[in-house]
Amino acid sequence: MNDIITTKQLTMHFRSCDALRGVDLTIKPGTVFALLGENGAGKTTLIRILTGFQKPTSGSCRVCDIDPTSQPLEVRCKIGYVSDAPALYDWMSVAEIGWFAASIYGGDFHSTYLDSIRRYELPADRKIRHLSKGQRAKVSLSLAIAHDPELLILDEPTSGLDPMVRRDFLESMIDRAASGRTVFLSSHQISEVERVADTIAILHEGRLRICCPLSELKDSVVELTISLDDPLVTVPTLPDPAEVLREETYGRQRRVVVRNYQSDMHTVLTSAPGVAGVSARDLSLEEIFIAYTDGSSPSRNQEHPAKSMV
Ligand SMILES: Nc1ncnc2c1ncn2[C@@H]1O[C@H](COP(=O)(O)OP(=O)(O)OP(=O)(O)O)[C@@H](O)[C@H]1O
Repeated sequence: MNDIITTKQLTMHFRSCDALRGVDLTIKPGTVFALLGENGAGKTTLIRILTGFQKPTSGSCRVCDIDPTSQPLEVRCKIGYVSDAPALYDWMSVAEIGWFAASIYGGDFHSTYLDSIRRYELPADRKIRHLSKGQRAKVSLSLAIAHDPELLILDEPTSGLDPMVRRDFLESMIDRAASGRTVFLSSHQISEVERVADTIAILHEGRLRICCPLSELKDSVVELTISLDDPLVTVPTLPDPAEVLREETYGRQRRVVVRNYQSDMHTVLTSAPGVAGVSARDLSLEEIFIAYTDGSSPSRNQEHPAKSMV
């Protein structure tokens, strides 16, 4: 089956900043994909390009086999999309906005929408402008999923939802993926994402730092605690394919977050002069995210004398 989203060297240059810098991304159908990134990382910009609301400065992309740059309306008919600030017609009621959208999509849209607003216990005759933030979020979600899109793109989908609704909603995303549809989530709620996503991408300052299955990411990153006889001891450089993501020194302890750490490297480290011991621990997704996005990330495969890391 074709990838549901592909981007090639996607770049977005605004006057004051580079929001995206050569993003290459592929997303397989039938997955819950989560895009993580700090404030200003470029997540919304990427979503706006994928949904045809923004033209990239350079590079290309395809969404559901359509180029959103040249066919924005076709893409938007095919996908479901909830932005981080959904724009709804305030003067319509919850029921009216459903009829309105159903007139565009047809099919089972209206009955599915009604089921959804009933499930969310939304007041059908209340005007959108009189709804709470969470109720508006539920209307947006109901509209986005009512035509059963093969791709659902959600920018901060659970903001404004109470914990019970968040949990049910996220679990329903797993069901969607199990039925072959794709869910693209952009979120700051890393612990929530960790429960539902099968693929994770981390965007940092407009660059895609990593994109891989969550289980692979968690299995491949560890934090080493290296105990040194002296803080000035030089720790051997880890060879390829190791990638040092972050390191900190606390007196005679060096903490190094590393991807693709292997057993032969462990032997080299533990037998290095001045190294008293090395222990490794697994990290949560949140800790991995911090390692990838923290400004102190060292460049790959450098010699790391302690004095340079304090
Ligand atoms: N229309 C615009 N004109 C100029 N700069 C913009 C524009 N849109 C976004 N930017 C800048 O591009 C960068 C990326 O913004 P974007 O909204 O994509 O980040 P984000 O990852 O979604 O952040 P957040 O998590 O805070 O929503 C930011 O520095 C932002 O100021």
